[in-house]
Amino acid sequence: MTAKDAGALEKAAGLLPAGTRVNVTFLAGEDSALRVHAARVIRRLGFRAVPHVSARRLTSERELMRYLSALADAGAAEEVCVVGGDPARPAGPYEDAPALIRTGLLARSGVRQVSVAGYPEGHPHIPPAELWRALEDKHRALLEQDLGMTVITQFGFDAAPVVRWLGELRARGIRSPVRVGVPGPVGVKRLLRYARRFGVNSSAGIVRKYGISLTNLLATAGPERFVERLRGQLDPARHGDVRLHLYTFGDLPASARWAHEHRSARTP
Ligand SMILES: NC(=O)C1=CN([C@@H]2O[C@H](COP(=O)(O)OP(=O)(O)OC[C@H]3O[C@@H](n4cnc5c(N)ncnc54)[C@H](O)[C@@H]3O)[C@@H](O)[C@H]2O)C=CC1
Ligand SMILES: Nc1nc(=O)c2c([nH]1)NC[C@@H]1CN(c3ccc(C(=O)N[C@@H](CCC(=O)O)C(=O)O)cc3)CN21
Repeated sequence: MTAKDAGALEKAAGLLPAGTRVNVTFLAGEDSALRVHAARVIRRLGFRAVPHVSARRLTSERELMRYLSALADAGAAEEVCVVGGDPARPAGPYEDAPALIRTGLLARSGVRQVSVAGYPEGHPHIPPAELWRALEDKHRALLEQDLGMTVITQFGFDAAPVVRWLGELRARGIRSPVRVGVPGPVGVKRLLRYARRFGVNSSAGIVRKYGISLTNLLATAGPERFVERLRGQLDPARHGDVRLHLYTFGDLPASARWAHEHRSARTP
């Protein structure tokens, strides 16, 4: 969710089990006070807040420390998600997520668990070898600081690359839990707009398989087919702890309803 979605979360809270992790974005044009407020609401409702920190969007160490201490005051600093950030140039001292993690400032502010991004289909501007190196750096640095790591993946429309990527992740010795990012049900037009913006493969054949009809852009598309295929190809012994992360993309109630309706009896 974004910080603006706190009210929507309050209304949808009954659909989600206690302890559900709820991530709060760190995008351009947002207000940190509002992000902290959202984290507070998440905690009050009995969920676990996972506020994001975008390395390149931070203008100073002071900004980071203020944000982390405000989160700690809200009881929401235990778990954060650190991403690089889309700006072409860092706005301040942190070049990328590994650099921010290496400062050690997270652990000192009470953080215990850090989510980082994973890219089963690669990234439009970052070569795969660089993505793997960064992921291994982050894994090593977090381990050294005795912090837990979770990987949240970029969303996509094809389950096959996710399964292959999970195989490679485990082959590289990374056993951290993975939350496979999927969009909650949203309008097809909006979904394709986000895919284009983030460089997510949305070729006609692949989106059709996902359940999108390009002749009906007014329709809504959810991740059920993707999730079914993923489930069918996962081997817990080989792929480890794998769950879902829903990107709400402006319609939190739809994601909450989807989670409520599709939650399997097996996963708490
Ligand atoms: N999956 C997701 O939820 C999200 C993905 N992203 C974007 O994906 C990109 C990579 O993020 P992380 O995996 O956290 O990277 P990272 O910070 O761990 O860095 C991975 C590698 O890519 C380089 N890098 C990072 N940001 C870059 C950028 N904007 N342009 C060019 N090179 C960059 C780094 O120097 C490093 O070598 C960022 O632009 C990030 O904002 C952002 C937010 C969410
Ligand atoms: N490269 C990259 N950069 C990102 O910023 C990014 C990704 N990838 N992958 C997915 C995540 C999730 N992101 C988002 C983006 C927007 C909303 C959102 O709710 N946005 C709007 C409303 C929706 C609309 O009208 O388009 C908002 O209220 O700000 C949520 C998650 C951004 N993310």
